[in-house]
Amino acid sequence: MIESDNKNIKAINAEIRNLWSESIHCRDQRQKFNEADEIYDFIIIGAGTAGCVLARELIYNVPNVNILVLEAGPPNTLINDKMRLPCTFSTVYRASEIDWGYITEDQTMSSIVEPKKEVLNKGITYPRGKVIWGCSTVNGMIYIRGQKADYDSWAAQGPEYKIWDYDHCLEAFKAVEKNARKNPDEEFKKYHGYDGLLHVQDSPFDTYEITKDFMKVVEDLGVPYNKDFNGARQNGFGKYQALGPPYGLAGGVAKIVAVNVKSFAHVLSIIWDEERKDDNIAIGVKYFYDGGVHRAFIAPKGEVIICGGAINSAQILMLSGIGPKDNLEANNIKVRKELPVGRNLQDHPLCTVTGKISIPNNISTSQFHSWCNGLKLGIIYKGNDKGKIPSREEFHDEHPDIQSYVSTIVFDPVINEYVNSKQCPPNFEPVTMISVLNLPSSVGHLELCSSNSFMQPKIFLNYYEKPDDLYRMMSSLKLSREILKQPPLSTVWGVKELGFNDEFGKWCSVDEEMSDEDWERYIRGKSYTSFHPCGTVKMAPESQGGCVNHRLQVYGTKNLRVVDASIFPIVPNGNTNAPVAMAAWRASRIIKEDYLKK
Ligand SMILES: Cc1cc2nc3c(=O)[nH]c(=O)nc-3n(C[C@H](O)[C@H](O)[C@H](O)COP(=O)(O)OP(=O)(O)OC[C@H]3O[C@@H](n4cnc5c(N)ncnc54)[C@H](O)[C@@H]3O)c2cc1C
Repeated sequence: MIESDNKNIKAINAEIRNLWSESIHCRDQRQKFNEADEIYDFIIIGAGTAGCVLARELIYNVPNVNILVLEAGPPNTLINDKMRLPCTFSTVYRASEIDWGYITEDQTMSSIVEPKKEVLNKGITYPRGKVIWGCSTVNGMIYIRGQKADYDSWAAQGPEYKIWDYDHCLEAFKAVEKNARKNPDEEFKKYHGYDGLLHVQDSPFDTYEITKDFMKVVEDLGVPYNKDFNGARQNGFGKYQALGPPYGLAGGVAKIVAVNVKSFAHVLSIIWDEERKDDNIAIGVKYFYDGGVHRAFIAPKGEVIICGGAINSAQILMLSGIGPKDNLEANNIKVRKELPVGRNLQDHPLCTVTGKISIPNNISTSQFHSWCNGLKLGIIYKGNDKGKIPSREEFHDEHPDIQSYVSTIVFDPVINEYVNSKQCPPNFEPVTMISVLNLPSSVGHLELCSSNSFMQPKIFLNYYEKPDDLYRMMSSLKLSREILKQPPLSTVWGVKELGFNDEFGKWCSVDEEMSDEDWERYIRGKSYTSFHPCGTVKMAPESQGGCVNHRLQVYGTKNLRVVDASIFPIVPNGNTNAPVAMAAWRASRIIKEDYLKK
């Protein structure tokens, strides 16, 4: 019995050895990999929100095409363990292997309150996802997509821009959304989709006691209730819906075989047709992969589509000779087409008031952590441009510009250091009121500082360059302080603010009072990004500072488009993930139309 078993094992071993040697033999006979053979109908640079939605929509809607998606970062499986934990987003985006690690420039400017004085906006870390799904892998999951007026203003740039008006964008928002709200009413159904890539949901948990108390306070202050921030009106307080990344790229295996997704593939520049160099015809891309430089080319009807996000798409264009002449020449880059690439950097600045719960309760803020990063309650209203606490009229104004939310994530660097230190007791319960300037007037810009594509561009945010930005932020922070002082937050929970006049910070120049000058120092010293850069490759007529036209084609080039947050002419009055997915969906329809016409 044992002998026959041994014989069988020997026979199997011999067979496996034969198969193995046969495979080696075959391998020798295989054709050598030839770079020029790497030809695709579409080459997509960047597998972020836009790149994933676009690849998915093109492969499903354009017959018989193949697509290459090049992503500089790793597969998202690398951080799956962290991503799936509650409230980890603030640690995930700090993980260096999946973040570009950008830092913005220090900027000195004239004080708004005391114009004779100089003030400093200190450089900040500027997280950007470097991973499959890009920033949507690391984002805070808040689902607010902006107002009708935002998209109508995109469309107002000329008759051909009508394809970006609210009605067209709403069609796309609905197409990319898979909303899980139970028993939606007819009004809700008008604004939401149920079969798209972005999973959107309400909290699966009951409203926490402390959230109810926050809601009571803001209602008493005169803020109206809003049951759908993405519905007909945006202002008011209410509970956020949360969103997931675009799951679609990984699904639909049968189709996906025609999409080649390469991670760890860093695109260096566009390859141009040098025989017809005056026409700026994109024919492929050069990228760094597996220790060497590779090239991939497009088929005759093909296109290169840059989806690198608001910082990197602008950088890739500039490295390829498309951008501001002075900046390119200063970096020894041949100018192919002069365009204001990188100029229109818009973002939502954020600043916070932090508090502490001093009467522990069996239902306390630690429970916020269990869903959606604790960001369950939103308060949206119009900021006061004189810096006063907003009035009832401003709460009811249907053109709000401030988004404020309640969280347990501590953005204040001094308090955050304490929270993460050994001195911090385990029952320390922080609560943060986060104010976001949703319609800022100040605009920043990017500049190349090298022709090396691995060096980050210089990022100038210009936060609070314009007075109304500073005063509106001031008005929101004053309101946050007021909210924390109100019962039952102050009585039942013993909420106390931190960091104004204590061991975490002394900002009040006179007693407990904050003068406008104190507020300006506080705001400039503590502001951070709410992670929504956009606009650096603006979609607009070329005469009005545009870099791409209404069909997202780069002016003065052929076969080259940009599809991501960088094309937004104006930052939406909401968060940016869904607008990016929406823009990618709309772009896929435009690209399909053009492709089928060729
Ligand atoms: C920490 C954080 C929290 C956020 N929270 C929210 C939120 O709560 N709600 C919300 O709506 N939005 C949120 N956002 C914003 C939202 O996620 C982004 O606006 C959106 O994902 C941007 O999509 P994109 O396609 O334009 O760019 P990205 O998602 O940044 O995708 C660009 C991709 O291109 C890749 N790439 C770049 N350069 C190259 C190159 N040279 N070669 C190859 N690949 C390259 C990048 O690695 C990246 O994967 C958050 C963002 C961050 C960072």
